[in-house]
Amino acid sequence: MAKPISIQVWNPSGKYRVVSTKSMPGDRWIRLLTDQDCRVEICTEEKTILSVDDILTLIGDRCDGLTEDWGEVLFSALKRAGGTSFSNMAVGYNNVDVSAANKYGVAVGNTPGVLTETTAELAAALSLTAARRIVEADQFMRAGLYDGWLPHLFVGNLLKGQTVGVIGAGRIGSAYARMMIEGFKMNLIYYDLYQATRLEKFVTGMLSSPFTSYGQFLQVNGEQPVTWKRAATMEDVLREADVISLHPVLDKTTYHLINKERLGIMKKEAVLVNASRGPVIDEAALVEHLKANPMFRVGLDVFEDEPLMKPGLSEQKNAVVVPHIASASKWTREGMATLAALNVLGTIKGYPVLGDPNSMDKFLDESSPVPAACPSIVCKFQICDAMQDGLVQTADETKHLLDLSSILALPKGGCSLRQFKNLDDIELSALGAILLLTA
Ligand SMILES: NC(=O)c1ccc[n+]([C@@H]2O[C@H](COP(=O)([O-])OP(=O)(O)OC[C@H]3O[C@@H](n4cnc5c(N)ncnc54)[C@H](O)[C@@H]3O)[C@@H](O)[C@H]2O)c1
Ligand SMILES: O=C(O)[C@H](O)CO
Repeated sequence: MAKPISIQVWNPSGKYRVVSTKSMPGDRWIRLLTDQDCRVEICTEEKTILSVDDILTLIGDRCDGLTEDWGEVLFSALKRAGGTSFSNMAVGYNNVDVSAANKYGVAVGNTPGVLTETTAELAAALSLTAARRIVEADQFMRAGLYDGWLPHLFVGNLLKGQTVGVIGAGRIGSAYARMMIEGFKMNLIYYDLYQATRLEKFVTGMLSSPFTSYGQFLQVNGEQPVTWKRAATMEDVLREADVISLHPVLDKTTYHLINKERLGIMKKEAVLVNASRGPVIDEAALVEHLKANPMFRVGLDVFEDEPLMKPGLSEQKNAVVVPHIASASKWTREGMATLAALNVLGTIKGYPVLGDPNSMDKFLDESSPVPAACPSIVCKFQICDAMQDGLVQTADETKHLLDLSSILALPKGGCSLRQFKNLDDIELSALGAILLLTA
């Protein structure tokens, strides 16, 4: 007999049953569900990570939608309970086996856009904290060791005029790059599979008014304009940058992206920041690199074996470590909860997906009615399936369009694939049946 799980219930007589495996910030997300005749059950178990058995118990024999780590066992259980909808309370969904969800006809939601600035700000904070040895200095003061100003005390790295490197210049990577350029007049080098056109325009822009870019603003004011470069290889970023921040998705191409060899390419006094996913760095190799290079510094929000750190990391003074808090601002976390709830609600109600992954404002503005839509539903088509359905023409186009694709609930009879090069070209379809690229 499975151990009972403690839960808090809202709107007990609701027609739909939505289960959240964690309490989430704010209460707007609850009201949005209960207002639409949902019974909401919130798990109030003390432990942070629930076991599969815990979640199977939570699902029970009737459930319409949910949030948590997910694979074959849980999606099949959700399906058996009549469930059709799941949402991550996160923009990253590497913890979700989307193919398993597809197999059981369960839509998978995520929460893009609402975390962008919050996460980028934490990455910028880690960059500064590591570069200027803030944690070491704080511990020195608290230990009562300060006995007067010294020329060499906690000397760190100046950022102004140096080069900031971004690997993964998507929403968060581009927001971080802008902060470091605007805030510290750093020059940019970035590496991504796709061109970051909006970011490049921000730095240099077109001459359409007195100055439409930050570079021109500086020049007009007699300062050295900042420069930018799209690196041909990741190694170019590692070689040239003084501060490097990692913002790619975690997939098979980015697993251990930063390994022993690539750490060896970086400057001996570089700062490396990771607020993406822990496994993007070979953490055991990083520990050895930190031991051998005391002037090399890291700022880490995520870890390869979360919630654990690799042996030796916590002893390294040239490492700043925080527990996956990059999205932890009140506005962002309440917004993530709202978007996750609206993904689940929208799928249950059969709403189309009208969210632009770069702008969720319409769902987050409490002063206006919530659109009858899902903010962001992700789905990885099997390319052959899409081609069989006549949705796409060639494998190459498919690869580009489907790698980072989100798809909307397709109305009966499927839809014709509209080919978009970037989010500027997206015209949101009233039918909601478009294939949406996330930049
Ligand atoms: N630490 C946190 O709390 C936190 C918060 C938010 C997001 N994240 C992580 O950050 C990731 C990025 O979020 P986002 O909203 O910016 O996503 P995004 O999709 O806008 O950007 C990801 C970028 O990575 C690039 N990319 C993919 N594979 C690559 C590769 N092999 N080499 C170089 N670039 C590659 C993509 O082209 C894209 O531009 C999320 O997937 C998530 O894992 C972490
Ligand atoms: O992917 C994300 O959104 C974060 O890791 C959650 O804070």
